[in-house]
Amino acid sequence: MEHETPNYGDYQLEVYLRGLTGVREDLPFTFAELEARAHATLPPDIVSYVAGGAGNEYTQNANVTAFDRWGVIPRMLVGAARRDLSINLFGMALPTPLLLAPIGVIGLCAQDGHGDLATARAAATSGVPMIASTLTVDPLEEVAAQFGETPGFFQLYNPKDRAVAESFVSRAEAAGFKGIVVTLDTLQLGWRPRDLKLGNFPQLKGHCLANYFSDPVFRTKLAKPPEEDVRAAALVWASELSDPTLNWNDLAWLRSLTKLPLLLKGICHPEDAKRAIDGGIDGIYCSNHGGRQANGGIPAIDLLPTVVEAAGGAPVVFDSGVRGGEHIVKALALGASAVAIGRPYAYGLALGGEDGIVHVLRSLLAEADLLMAIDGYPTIADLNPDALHARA
Ligand SMILES: Cc1cc2nc3c(=O)[nH]c(=O)nc-3n(C[C@H](O)[C@H](O)[C@H](O)COP(=O)(O)O)c2cc1C
Ligand SMILES: CCCCCCC(=O)C(=O)O
Repeated sequence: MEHETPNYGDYQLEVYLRGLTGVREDLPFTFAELEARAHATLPPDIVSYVAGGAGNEYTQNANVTAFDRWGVIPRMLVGAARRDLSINLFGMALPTPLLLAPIGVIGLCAQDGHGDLATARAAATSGVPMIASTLTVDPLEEVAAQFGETPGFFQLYNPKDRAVAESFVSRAEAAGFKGIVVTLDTLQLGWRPRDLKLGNFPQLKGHCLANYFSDPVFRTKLAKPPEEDVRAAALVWASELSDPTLNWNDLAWLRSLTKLPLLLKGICHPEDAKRAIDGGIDGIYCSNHGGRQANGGIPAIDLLPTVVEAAGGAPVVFDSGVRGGEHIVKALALGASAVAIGRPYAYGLALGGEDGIVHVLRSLLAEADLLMAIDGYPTIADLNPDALHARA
């Protein structure tokens, strides 16, 4: 069988031979080191914003440790010398099962403040699609212009004014985004003690909301343009960003926003997944927002299998707690069609800009690929719940 994708595990040899291959020596190989070094590099308010979760961060931490309940069962002599990590998502051939989760104002993790553009360039280099947040620092058109051949997705926070939502989606379509993700778990901001302690939420300063402020329909709501009164514009943004009354009766309207593949993010209950698919939504994004929104919840990975079953074959993207290659393999085995990476790439950006993100992605893919090689699961189709052993 011809395999078109490379063995991502080959990054291991490139790293060992870094004197010859030019791989950067200053970038870490574990999430623990990545996080510690990024926290030492970033300003305290950005650390608090990126690292923080809701409440005492029980759910945020459990998202990660819940993966330990599962072990990949090794199979021998199955012929796993070559692996194929490619997937097809909504008719798009992608070289890997990874996506870059939407991270609002991730631009601020880059030294020049334009980390959205660096992320989009990393997406182009690695073939891993970026899901650009509504809250990119740079206008979505400038972000999309960096994607090259890699498709991009646009994530919508549904504003109170439907005309603003329609404006964002039509701008995203015109800019060439290939799918729309509507986030449902953030109709209101969660209780985030780290940010509360610092009295800090970066968006409220307004200087990082250029995408929002570039929207022609949003601008009609402002007494003065943001260039003249950024603080007042940020307060209008805060009161308009999200419509907390959004409900299932609005599903038909959400569907009418676009003919592009449409996903709902934040779905963790099988009945919600079924209702969405029955209502014409194309895909489910199973996530608890990395534990940033509701504390005390169940780890997202524990809810993935029933969501996949209820989705009835529609694609299910998963995120929350993915920190290593083993987590990617386990999420795929539990039925995810694609796995999105959140905080790890924000930290890669902080440490190494575009190179840092590419390094994080290549490391995660190498670890996943080598696990599939060593444990005898050469393709994603080979990964299913039978590949996993659940500890009691
Ligand atoms: C700093 C930060 C900002 C985020 N901003 C958004 C956003 O704008 N839109 C969105 O849908 N999700 C947002 N998320 C949630 C991520 O898309 C994703 O669900 C989460 O990061 C996954 O958890 P993990 O980072 O612990 O793996 C954000 C997450 C972080 C860490
Ligand atoms: C009212 C919603 C603000 C969300 C800001 C970005 C985000 O999603 C986050 O987790 O932070």
